[in-house]
Amino acid sequence: MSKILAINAGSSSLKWRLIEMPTEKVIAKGSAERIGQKLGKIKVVANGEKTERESPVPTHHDAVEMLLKMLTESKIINDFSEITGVGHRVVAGGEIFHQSTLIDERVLTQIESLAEYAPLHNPAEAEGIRAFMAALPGVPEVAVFDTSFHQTLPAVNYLYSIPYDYYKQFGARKYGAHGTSYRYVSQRAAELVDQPLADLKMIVAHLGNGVSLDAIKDGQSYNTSMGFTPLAGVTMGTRSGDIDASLVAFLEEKLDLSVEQMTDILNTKSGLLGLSGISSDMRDLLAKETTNERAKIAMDIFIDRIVQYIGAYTAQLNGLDTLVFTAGIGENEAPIRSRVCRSLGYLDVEIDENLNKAARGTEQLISTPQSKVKVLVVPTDEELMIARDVVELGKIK
Ligand SMILES: Nc1ncnc2c1ncn2[C@@H]1O[C@H](COP(=O)(O)OP(=O)(O)O)[C@@H](O)[C@H]1O
Ligand SMILES: CC(=O)OP(=O)(O)O
Ligand SMILES: [Mg+2]
Repeated sequence: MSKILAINAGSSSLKWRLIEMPTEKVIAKGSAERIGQKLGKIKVVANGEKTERESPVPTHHDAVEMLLKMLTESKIINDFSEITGVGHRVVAGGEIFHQSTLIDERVLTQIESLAEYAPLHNPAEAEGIRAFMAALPGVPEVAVFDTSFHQTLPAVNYLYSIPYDYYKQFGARKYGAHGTSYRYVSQRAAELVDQPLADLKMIVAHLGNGVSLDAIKDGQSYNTSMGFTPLAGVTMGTRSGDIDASLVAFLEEKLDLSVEQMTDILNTKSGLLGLSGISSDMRDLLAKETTNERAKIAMDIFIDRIVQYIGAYTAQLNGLDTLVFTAGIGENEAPIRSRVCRSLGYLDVEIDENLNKAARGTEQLISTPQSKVKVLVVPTDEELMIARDVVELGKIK
């Protein structure tokens, strides 16, 4: 038996799980949520006990420090030597990494060099890796890339309509993200509807702080809404999603901003936060939707962009069999799922509101028997996929 620690650094959270392998039994798990927001939350489930406390978590660095301290202090482990392998989610692998890889100093430097490919993620993830390498010297550490699952995108979907040389020279193309989540969720959804994944035309909506959609054809990623970086696609917690590229230069000039400043605004001050002026967190907006006009418009736009992508991907797939909701919002917020599905009547999508309300962080078919499309909630499990890759690459028994 071995103990694998899986670390999943998202843009607003750091989730972790200590998993016994090969049994895949969860020994302990936890998260730091709302990183960078005024009120953070720390959750831990260990030794049969669940604890939750509010505490600001200013940065991912702080979250990693807290985790390292807590693992031994709360007796989840007696000593770091008990951990046999550590896996880290890394969002961008660019043109360098096409699959999960064992980490050494060279790999870590390459992950750091991909900062521009995922500015909210790769730098924080690299920092986390460095902290764990220092705390657990000699333990195999594995990087699991979000972009790996999207290696199957056809050129028609990964190329931008810009001079072809820029792709050849600089790797300027779509890479997508959330691939580890899509890998798990698509397989699990196929099991739940009891059909081979390869036979299903499937769209997965990963609705977290980062939001993206994936069109899955022949069991593989066919198109995905994030782009060169996770800034593209639909409206997110703090990211704009798709906008006219000319607006970037226009606003830079009007506001006398550098390219870096403008990129930062699009990544960290836009999306639900920028539109509402209230919060990037869907829980806060749902609480204010009926009383605050800007919370309402932010949510209307959020829903609308998702509906647009589902329409576009249904066209590309030439039909739709299965629609799956996952991640923080997709797993927990019935009103959002309901609003998305109500806009899909033209596809004969019909959900059972009672089933929809019952699905809160649980696996659930939420469509009616009459619905032409099966609609499911499948909680994502990036950590399990990470742990499996650590065992395989670390040659851990
Ligand atoms: N019960 C819940 N737990 C966590 N997040 C939730 C919950 N309900 C709604 N959400 C929303 O999910 C989003 C965070 O999603 P998550 O997938 O954890 O983010 P990240 O992109 O950091 O991985 C936030 O907008 C939050 O409001
Ligand atoms: C790529 C991305 O946005 O990930 P997350 O949703 O975990 O922040
Ligand atoms: Mg996430």
